[in-house]
Formats: sequence, structure tokens, C-alpha cells
Amino acid sequence: MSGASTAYEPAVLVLEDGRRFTGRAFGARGTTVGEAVFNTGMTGYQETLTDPSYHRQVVVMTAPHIGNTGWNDEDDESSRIWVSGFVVRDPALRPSNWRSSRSLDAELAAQGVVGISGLDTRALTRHLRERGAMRVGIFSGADGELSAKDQLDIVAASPQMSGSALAPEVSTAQPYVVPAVGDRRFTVAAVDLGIKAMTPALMAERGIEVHVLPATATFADIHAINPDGVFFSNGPGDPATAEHEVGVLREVLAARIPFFGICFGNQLLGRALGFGTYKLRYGHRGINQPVMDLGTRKVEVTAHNHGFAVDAPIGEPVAAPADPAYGRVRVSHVCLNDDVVEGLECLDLPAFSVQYHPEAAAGPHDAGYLFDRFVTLLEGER
Ligand SMILES: NC(=O)CC[C@H](N)C(=O)O
Repeated sequence: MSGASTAYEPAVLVLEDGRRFTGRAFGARGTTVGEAVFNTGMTGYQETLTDPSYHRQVVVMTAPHIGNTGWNDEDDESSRIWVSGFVVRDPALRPSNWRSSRSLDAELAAQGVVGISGLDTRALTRHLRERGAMRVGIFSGADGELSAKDQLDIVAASPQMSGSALAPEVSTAQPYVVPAVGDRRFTVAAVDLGIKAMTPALMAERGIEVHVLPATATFADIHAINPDGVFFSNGPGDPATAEHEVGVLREVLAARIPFFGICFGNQLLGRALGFGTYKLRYGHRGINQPVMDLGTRKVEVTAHNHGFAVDAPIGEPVAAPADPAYGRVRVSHVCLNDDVVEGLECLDLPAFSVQYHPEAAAGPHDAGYLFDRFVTLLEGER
């Protein structure tokens, strides 16, 4: 039977501050390390696990019952699971869905992803919320027998998220094209910093032929496509490390090519314009975050996955700090939970970006209008 293992096999989760949680082995057995973060989505775990932005993170699901719909062959956002570990209170023993072809536990094991279940994820989440995201290890199988000190040493020796340049580790090695659905109206160069499959799909539906390029792409590579627009995707790691990508984006802005960015792409637009980025205490990860579009004053319910944010003033537009030639910029969207910047809009250049996920995989479709806004920008600049 393909359901979760019912035999009791212990596992332990060790936070870098020394706090330990014991539970049961889930998925692959062994050792994994990463940054402990929590996701509040009650559904969408398959999209979460295959979102490259979660590379090097151990994801704690706050919803207690995960795995109910199993694993299917359609909802992957990339070619593999990227999370480095997965933490679930109570995995479904019997997945049930007409599209399910195997259990979550079996898929985690098949892809070698170490998880843990049966621990108090509420206490763990409260700990992370109070103390902030931190490094963590999960140890099971023979590694569960290591001494507490050895386990803590392994966690303490693992890399920090701040200062990590991870987009090149998840990006495509070769360029590829996602054809427009129906007639091709526009060509867009999409720089893959950890792109999710739903993003080019939603562009293609709007008549865009999407040329997906590796993170190492230069402005010359983009220019060679002669695109109507440029897109920078979501992606893992610290935006402060993305010097190469920010340099390319500055050339895109100087050439006045229409630009749209999502999540990491928003952070890189912020940096290209001269704003800083900073690490949030525990980030935003889930599918019901309220965001206000400050232009229309409408509130949308949105999908988030970010641990960093742009440090830009909310209110009146300001001159882009990096270069007066970029003109004015304003914060276009803000998170109503904590006033974190969720979008940027250039007033004198054809460029905008959002920190959250209009591709909504998983999540509500409230923000889908942003892809239409990109098309309007492409039309206007033609
Ligand atoms: N989903 C993303 O693009 C995440 C961006 C960045 N790695 C962050 O954690 O904030």
C-alpha cells in the first residue's frame, strides 16, 4: 500500500538555538538541514514543495492535516521537489483524490526528501514566529542516533540564508520557449531565477511567446531575442547577492524595455532602483495574505512566499535613489498584516513588480489582473 508508513520510526528536529522536537520519520530517512520557515496554506502542498523559491528551506505546514489529496502528475511547478525538508503534524494515511497517483510520503521518499511528522507544529511555529526564521536539521534512521551535540553541530555548520546566492542553483541550464496559446502577440524574455511553471503558462494564455533564459543571461542574450518585454521570476536566496542580475536589470531599464517582476524579481527591481532589501523576522508564506493595491485601494487575497522585502517608503512617489535617470517610483502594493512593501511601480519607466504571487499556484486568483497589466504595458510601449 502506498500510504504513509504506519510503523513507528523516530525522527528529531533540531533548531539552531538548541530546541528539539521529537516525532516520526516521514519521507526519506537520513539528515537534512535548511532554514526553518512556516507556511499557513491549508492546501497547495504539491505546488509549495516544487516551488524552486523554497530551495534550502525546511517548510513547516501550520495546517495539521497534510497529504489528503496525495500526489498527482499535473500540479508540479518545476521538475522536482526543492524544499530541503518537510514538517507535517498529521500526514494523511490514505490519500484520496481522482488525480492522485501516489502518496505524499512515497513521493518525498522517492525524491530523497527527509521529513518529520507527529510533532507539535503549533509550538514550533510559535517558536519561529517569536524568535524568527533560523537554521534547522531533521535527523532520522541511523542519523537519529547521533548525539544531541553532534546534531546541533551539523545544524550550526550549515549555511545561513542571508548572504546565499541560490538562483543560479535552481535556474534552467538551457534557454527554452513556451509558445503563445493562439496567435503570438508579444515576445517576452523571462529570466529564470527559480521560475514556476504557472507563470509562463499565464503569459502564454495572453498571447505572449515566453523565452525562458538562465539566471546567467546577459543583457546581450536578452537583446538578441528582441523582446517586447522582460520578466524576472521568483527565486530562492538573498536578493542582496544578485549583483549580476541587478546589473542586467539596470541595462533593461536604461533601454526602456517594459519590465515585470514577481517576488525575487520585485526585490531585484527594488535594488536596481537603489533601494535596500532586508530579511523579515519570519516572512510571509501562505495563500491568504491581504494586500492593498494603493492605486485602486482594492484589497486582494494573495499567495506569498518571501523571507526578504524591499525597504522603500510607502506614500508619495520618490526619485529612484540609484539614478535620477530612472525617474520617480512609488510603492504600489502593501501587505495589510504588517505594512511590508508588496509592489513597486516606476512612473517614468515602463516597469513594475509585485512581491507576491499573481500566478497563484497554489492560491486565490485575485491578483491575475497583474498579467493583464503587463500586457497593457507591452501594448502601450509598442
Ligand atoms: N518566492 C520568492 O521569489 C522568494 C524571494 C526571496 N528568496 C525571499 O525569500 O524573499
